[in-house]
Amino acid sequence: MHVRYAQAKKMALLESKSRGEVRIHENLDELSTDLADYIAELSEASVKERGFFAIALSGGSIISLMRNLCGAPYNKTVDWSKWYIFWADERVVAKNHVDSNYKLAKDNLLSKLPIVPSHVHSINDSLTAEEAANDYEFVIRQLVRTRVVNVSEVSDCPKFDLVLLGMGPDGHVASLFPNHSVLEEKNEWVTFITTSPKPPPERITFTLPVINSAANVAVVVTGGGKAEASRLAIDDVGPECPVLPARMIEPAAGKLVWFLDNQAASKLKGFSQFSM
Ligand SMILES: O=C(O)[C@H](O)[C@@H](O)[C@H](O)[C@H](O)COP(=O)(O)O
Repeated sequence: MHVRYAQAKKMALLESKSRGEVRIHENLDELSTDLADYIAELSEASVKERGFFAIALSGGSIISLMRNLCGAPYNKTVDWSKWYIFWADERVVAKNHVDSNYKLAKDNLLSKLPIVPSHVHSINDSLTAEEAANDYEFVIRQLVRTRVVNVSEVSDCPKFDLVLLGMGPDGHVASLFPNHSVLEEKNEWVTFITTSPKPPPERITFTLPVINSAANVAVVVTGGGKAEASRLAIDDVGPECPVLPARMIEPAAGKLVWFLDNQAASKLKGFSQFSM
């Protein structure tokens, strides 16, 4: 892996041909600053190119790490009216339930941004997991038809401008868990599971083909508890590497960027080459 430093942003960059760009930050504040910059830049480019910015969120700490978007300069410089919000995965619970990814994003992020309410595409919480997955796919299909969501040139899939993912210590991303049959789903855009190893058990999730058709995928990973999973997901670990969902993220025609803090990056091969 090639290592270089971006002093202005107080981070180190590792670049790997197959695993994308790895941005390592001194602390969570630096990571949040860089993440907001990155999202705002993608939003600007996407609105300029297509007139829309279709972004898929996840649950977990990623929402609070996006907090800088709520303040200056982004509150003035980002064209929020062109944002369309989706979820890469969602727990099948009521929207006002404490476990809802929608509620997490709404309370901590979306309610503080001037996003058009009809542009926020949360799942229908009155349906079963299977119905909710089908319904969500239908909604996305309508928006692909009108090109609010772009279409992939390399697959029969939507091409989200940005899919934002967290990663669990087991290497799961969205609701794609290790050793789960959900990883085999190749036909659906959105699928469901009722046996999530992490509660709650019922979830809907983008499938791997959809995530890998995105124009940009960012995986945000923090904390020492994820150092080993980060190593397995990013480093060249050879044939003995266990099947890790995060390692299966390989955008076919898009760009993959990892946002790590020092602790999550501590076991990466390139990490020892610099100290921040
Ligand atoms: O649905 C879920 O259970 C969570 O959304 C989960 O997938 C989360 O994104 C990762 O576990 C990373 O979470 P943290 O960044 O909070 O560790």
